[in-house]
Amino acid sequence: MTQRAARIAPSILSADFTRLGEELDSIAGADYVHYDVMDGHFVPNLSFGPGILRQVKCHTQMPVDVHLMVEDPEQSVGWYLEAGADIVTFHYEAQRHAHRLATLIREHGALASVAINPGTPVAALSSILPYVDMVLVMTVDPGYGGQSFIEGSCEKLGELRSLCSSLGVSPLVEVDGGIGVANAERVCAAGADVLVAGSAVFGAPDRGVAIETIREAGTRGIAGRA
Ligand SMILES: O=C(CO)[C@@H](O)[C@H](O)COP(=O)(O)O
Ligand SMILES: [Co+2]
Repeated sequence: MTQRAARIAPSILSADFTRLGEELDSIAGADYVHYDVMDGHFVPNLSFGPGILRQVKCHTQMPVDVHLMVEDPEQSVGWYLEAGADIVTFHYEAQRHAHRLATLIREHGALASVAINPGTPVAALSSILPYVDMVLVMTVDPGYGGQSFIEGSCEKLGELRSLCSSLGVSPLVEVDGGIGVANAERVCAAGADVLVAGSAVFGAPDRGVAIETIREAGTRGIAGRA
């Protein structure tokens, strides 16, 4: 049987924006580019919008995973789909019509993904799980890069696995916040498939080595799943 490898999604929130092209080149060994959109309302910070996404898409062949940390994602999701998002993640806490939103994302040919904050129980996802391709479990409160991983997140990943198997669905599971080589193996053992890493990749002297080291640790976790 072929071993399933953990997938790595460096968050360019931690990149040097004055050299974004070179920064994207430095993560060419990753699986996705993670693009954090922050509106100053859903989270207390502002980042970038669809204009920069269009430029990122022109520069890289890597699929772009757009993480919408915005109020009322129904209003702005079209901008990111038009700009070429490959995966669109909306927050369960921010939307009003999850099924309609996930369907719209899929109709545009992108993968639909739903995120939950650390304070939101996994059970909240039960009715939307059959309509999404990925679930993002936040392992920090969203808003900033460089925060510490919230212990207890692994338990939540276990609950998500049980809920998915009881519903007969198998979305990809992504974790985001404080992820690095120190915890990649255990989050993957608990159920994560895709690891977002901002400071652990962009803060490393060699991004290629950092990506490979985190991937190897995550892949060991996937192999060791109960
Ligand atoms: O969505 C977010 C933060 O809200 C993340 O994607 C961070 O940008 C990840 O950064 P690190 O915690 O890995 O430094
Ligand atoms: Co993110």
